[in-house]
Amino acid sequence: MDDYEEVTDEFQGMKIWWSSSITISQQRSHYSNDDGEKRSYKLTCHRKHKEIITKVYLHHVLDEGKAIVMKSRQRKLYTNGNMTSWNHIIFEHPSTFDTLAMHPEKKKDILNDLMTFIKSKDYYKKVGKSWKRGYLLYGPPGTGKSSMIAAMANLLDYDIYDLELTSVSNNTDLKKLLIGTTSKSIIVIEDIDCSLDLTGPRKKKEKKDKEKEKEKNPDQKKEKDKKIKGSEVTLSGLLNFIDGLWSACGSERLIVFTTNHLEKLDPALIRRGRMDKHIELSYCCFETFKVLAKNYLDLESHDLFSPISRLLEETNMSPADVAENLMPKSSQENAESCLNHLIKVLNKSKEEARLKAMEDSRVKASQSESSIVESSDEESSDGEG
Ligand SMILES: Nc1ncnc2c1ncn2[C@@H]1O[C@H](COP(=O)(O)OP(=O)(O)OP(=O)(O)O)[C@@H](O)[C@H]1O
Repeated sequence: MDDYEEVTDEFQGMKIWWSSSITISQQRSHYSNDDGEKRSYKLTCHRKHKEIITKVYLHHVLDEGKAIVMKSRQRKLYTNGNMTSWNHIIFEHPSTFDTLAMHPEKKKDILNDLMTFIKSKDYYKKVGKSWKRGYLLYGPPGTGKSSMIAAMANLLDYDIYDLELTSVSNNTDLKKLLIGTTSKSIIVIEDIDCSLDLTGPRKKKEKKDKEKEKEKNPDQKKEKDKKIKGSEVTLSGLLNFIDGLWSACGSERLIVFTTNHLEKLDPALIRRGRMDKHIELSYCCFETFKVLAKNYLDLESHDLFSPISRLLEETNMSPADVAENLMPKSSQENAESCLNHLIKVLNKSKEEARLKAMEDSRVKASQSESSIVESSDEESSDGEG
């Protein structure tokens, strides 16, 4: 409201009159920048509405005010720069649920889940749960996990805390960082399988498998170990944060883990209650393609959609790759040439997959042949003895 302005409001059928005024104090402080101006707002209503106005309407006005401030503020993307503090930049990512390519039913389900969450403050209080929700996003690279996190933040007007666990020395520093986060935010731990040494009971059981993996893939394993080595954050430290500390400080927050390898995660970490909703983002299907074609080429239908639909069923291509191939690369390209280009790339990828499958089965056959030879050699040498 401007100074000396009068405004009429309506609430549940009641009329309310607001007026603003300024008084200037004669006794100004020499020690502050206070210019002595005091703004006040006067509310007038019918006497019979006094109770509902003071008990309900004023809370409503304060909540609306906070929501307007949240909407108009600039949102922030925080990263854990040094051990225990956050650096931030302005968060400006264009991804929204409209631009996100995925099956419409799945998208609707996620949107409903998020909208239900933000309206459920009283419900969470009633059932004695802290107002937070965990999401696990999993799927191959380039399927839209990061894009979905940005779309969530844009939808809810939340800040993002991008927590790089490998830069956190230990559980105490993790706690400090988490206490420094604010409400109305999303805490993101990307590639959780590469960020944490999963010291759960499963580890022992899987030790053998891991040793085998090490033998098969020594370079990859060494690189992952080197990254994790600098950090002493443990699985139990992280679980404590999700269950204990996390529950006790702040509210209205989402925590999102992403992974390309769901099978590598300890079940304790992703059980419901911790990660409430598991969302799979997968290779591009026809429904996903239609959203990308609309976004990138402004096309809702085309004769070439039908061969593309067939090819997408026969190949595994990520939405990131499909999007890249749909994008015009010069001013001479039009929608049809982009679709033709995508068809060419899909055919190529299908052929490569066919050749790889043939090579794999050839290797497998020769391996099983040599193991048969080995065992028959052993049998014959046993016989000799
Ligand atoms: N489902 C999608 N909808 C819209 N755009 C997508 C989608 N998936 C990928 N893209 C495009 O591909 C780019 C890379 O996608 P994104 O980073 O979201 O994938 P990701 O699953 O997080 O990958 P990674 O596992 O490698 O981190 C995005 O900037 C976006 O342009």
